[in-house]
Amino acid sequence: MTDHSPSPRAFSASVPLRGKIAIPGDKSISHRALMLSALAVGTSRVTGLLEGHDVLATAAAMRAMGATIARGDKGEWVIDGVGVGGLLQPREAIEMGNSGTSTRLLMGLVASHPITVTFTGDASLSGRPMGRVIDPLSQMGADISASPGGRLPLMVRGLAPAIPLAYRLPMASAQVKSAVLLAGLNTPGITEVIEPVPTRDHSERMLRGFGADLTVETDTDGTRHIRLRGEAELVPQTIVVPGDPSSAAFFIVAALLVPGSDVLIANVGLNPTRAGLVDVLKAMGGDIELIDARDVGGEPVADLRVRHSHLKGIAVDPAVAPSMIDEYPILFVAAALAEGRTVTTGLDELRVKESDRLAVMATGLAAIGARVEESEDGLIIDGTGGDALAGGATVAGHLDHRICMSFAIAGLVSKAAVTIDDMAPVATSFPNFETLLADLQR
Ligand SMILES: O=C(O)C1=C[C@@H](OP(=O)(O)O)[C@@H](O)[C@H](O)C1
Ligand SMILES: C=C(OP(=O)(O)O)C(=O)O
Repeated sequence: MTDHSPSPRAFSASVPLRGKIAIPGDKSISHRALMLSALAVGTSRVTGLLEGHDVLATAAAMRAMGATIARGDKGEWVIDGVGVGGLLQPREAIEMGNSGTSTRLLMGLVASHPITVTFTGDASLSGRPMGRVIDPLSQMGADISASPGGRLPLMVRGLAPAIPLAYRLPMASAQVKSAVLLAGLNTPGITEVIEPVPTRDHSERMLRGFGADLTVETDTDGTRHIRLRGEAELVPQTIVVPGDPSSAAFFIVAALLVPGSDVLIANVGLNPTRAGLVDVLKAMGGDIELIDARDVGGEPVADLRVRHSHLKGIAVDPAVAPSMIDEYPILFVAAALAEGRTVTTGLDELRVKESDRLAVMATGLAAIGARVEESEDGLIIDGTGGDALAGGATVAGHLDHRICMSFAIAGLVSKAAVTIDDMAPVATSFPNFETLLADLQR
């Protein structure tokens, strides 16, 4: 979020949530659809694109580097690509707003093109570590000068041809994996990412869909070797973007927590590398039914029927973390109303998102009466067993959409209203969040 006047909002005890809603497009897939379409030779078409600020920042960046991107009246996006190797020198710095995915993936693209790009961002993004992509991209030959601590603003001077790399991911990050693979598109030879812990695989799926020569080999211990042959030629595609499970998460938990609720959430992406929350909530006793499981644009999708449930606390296996990494803030809200103790571990990555999501959730939950303890890499929460939280506090959203939406849902199950100091960040990933909530309260 760039400079804006804050939009505080209060959320209070809700009537039962009922009815059917459709979730907007997946943010991760939307970013990749725009980037790969902009690199194909010819015209691609994308429907269901998430029209949130983060994705619009990606669209603006690809335009600044030469792609033609237009939205048709029926919500179909039409993209004329420049071809791999064809990105143009943008005239000015590229403003990435709040979006870590845009920044890190685009740094990868620029790294192997003969252009120099300065990336800027809002206060939240400017505090996030970029060293994790600077390291491999520098090894491929890009010259990157960053602000202290490897932060934005930073400048990437690409090298073409770049040097192919075999890179073992030091942390479970789909953004780092994707940055290296995208740099590999315009790099002659094989670029390899070695992934000890699987993360979301939308880049791999979509690169293959666009005709790239990409293979995945899995060792007996589960380590994945992703190999991409450059220089790639991408063929334009027609893409249907499924609904975002990370957005659906807020309404799944809301329906489980608000007594009397019975909600149908249509078109939810359930790629196994993203579906961890549904499994964890089911293990806690959540009544979540998958209806009409199908395939949309190469991604598994289903409608979810979710009914109010008595949740029980559990110890969440840290191995599932990458498959629900953005869903922990709302899981913590579910845990605050479950019966007994929920223990989460292995969540160091949550400290480097739009905010330090462990610290911010612990502080906010305590302020509205939850019993929560912060450890180095997780939260320990003793739930109410279904009773409403006290509420009655103002919580800081810290320019973090997921924090804002999590506390909005907490407000629905609190005795006194929960006020979020600024809901504006929600527009980065879920512009119609409040409209859909109102639809379910009618
Ligand atoms: O690749 C992606 O689209 C994303 C990867 C994840 O980040 P990390 O790679 O930092 O884990 C996730 O938190 C983010 O919302 C989107
Ligand atoms: C971490 C997130 O996004 P990004 O890294 O793209 O800012 C998120 O959406 O929760």
